[in-house]
Amino acid sequence: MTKKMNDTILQAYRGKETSYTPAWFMRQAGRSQPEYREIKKKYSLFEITHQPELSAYVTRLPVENYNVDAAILYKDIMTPLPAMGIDVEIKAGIGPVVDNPIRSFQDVEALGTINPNADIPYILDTIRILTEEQLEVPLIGFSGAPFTLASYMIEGGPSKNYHETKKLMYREPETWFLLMDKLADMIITYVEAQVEAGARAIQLFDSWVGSLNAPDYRVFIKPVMTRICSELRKLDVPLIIFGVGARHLLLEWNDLPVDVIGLDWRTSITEARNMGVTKVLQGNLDPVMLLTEWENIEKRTKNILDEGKEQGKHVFNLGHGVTPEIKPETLKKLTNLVHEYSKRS
Ligand SMILES: Cc1c2[nH]c(c1CCC(=O)O)Cc1[nH]c(c(CCC(=O)O)c1C)Cc1[nH]c(c(CCC(=O)O)c1C)Cc1[nH]c(c(CCC(=O)O)c1C)C2
Repeated sequence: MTKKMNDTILQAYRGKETSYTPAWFMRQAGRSQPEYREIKKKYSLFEITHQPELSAYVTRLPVENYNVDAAILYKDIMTPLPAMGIDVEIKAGIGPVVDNPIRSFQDVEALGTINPNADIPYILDTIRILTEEQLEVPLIGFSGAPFTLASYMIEGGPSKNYHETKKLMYREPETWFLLMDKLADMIITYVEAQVEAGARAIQLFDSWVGSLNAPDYRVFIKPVMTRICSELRKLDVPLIIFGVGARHLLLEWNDLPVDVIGLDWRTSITEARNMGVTKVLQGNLDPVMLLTEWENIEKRTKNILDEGKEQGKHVFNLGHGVTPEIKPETLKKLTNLVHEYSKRS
C-alpha cells in the first residue's frame, strides 16, 4: 500500500511558503553510514545499483536515519554512460575511471544512444519499488549535466583543471557540439524515464562547469542546457541545477528554465539574491563544518536559515556532498535543528 506522502519539499521547490524549511544532503546515501559500509564490503556501487531491492534500501537509509525531506536515488552520474559505449568503473578512493576516453570526432560519432527500458531496467525498478511502496518523502532523480559528464569521458577520470576537456572544446568546436548534442539526447531520455518511473524532482549535477568563465559558458554550454531544461520542464517536476565554484555563472543559470539553483558554500543566499538570482535557492552549509564542534554547526546553520527566511524561497542542503568522515549522528542532529529552528510560528 502506498504510504502517506510528505511533499513539503516539492512545495518549497515550487516557491511556496512551507511550515518549516525542508532539508536533504547531497551524497546522503552511502558514504558515512555503517549499514552501507557493510554492504560495500561485498558489492561495488554498480553491483548494488543492479540489485533494485538493495539499491532501494541504500536510498532509504538516510531518510530513515536522518529524517531528511527527500530521498536521492542511489546511483552515480556515470550510471547511464555504459549504454553509450563508455567503459566506466568506480575505483575506491578515486572515483569514476574511463578506460576508453573520447578524444576525436570519430570517438564522439561512435557513441550510442540510451534505451532506458533495455539498458537500465534495474534503475527504473528501484524507482518503482521506492515510490510505489516504500517512501514517505519524494524521490529526487538526477543526471550529470553535459560538461561534467564530458569531463570524465574526455579526461578518463577525475581532474583538477579539465585541460583535455577544455582543449577539445576550444580546438574542435564541431566535435564538442556533437558531443553536447548526444549527451543532451541521452540526458533528456534518461530523466524522462526516471520521472515516468516515479521520481518527483530532478537535479542536474554540473559539478565542474565552474571551470569555465561566463562568456565561454554562454557559447559552449548555455545553448545545450537551455535545450535540456526546456524539454525537462515539460515533465512538470521541479528542476534543480547545482555546480561547485560557479558563482560567476549564477545569473546564467537564473536565465535557464529551472526552478531551483543549488549554491555551494562559497556564495551566501544573501549574496546570490543581491546579484539578482530570483529562483528558489538550495544550500549551503560547508560540509567540512560538520567535522567541527556542534556549536559551530549550530551557529552556521542558524545563519543560513535566517538568511533563507529573510530572502525567501529556500531549501536547506550542504554546499557539496557529505564526506565519508561525517558522523551519522551529526547529520541526524542537523536535520532536527533545521526543522525545529525554521518552524514558522
Ligand atoms: C556513494 C558514491 C556515489 N558515487 C561515488 C560514491 C563513493 C564511492 C562508493 O561508495 O562506491 C563515487 C564517485 N562518483 C563521482 C565521484 C567524484 C570524483 C571527482 O572528484 O571527480 C566519486 C568519488 C562522480 C560524481 N558522482 C556524483 C557527482 C555529482 C555530485 C558532486 O559534485 O559530488 C559526481 C561529480 C553524484 C552522485 N554519486 C552518488 C550519488 C548518489 C548518492 C547520494 O547522493 O546520496 C550521487 C548523487 C553515489
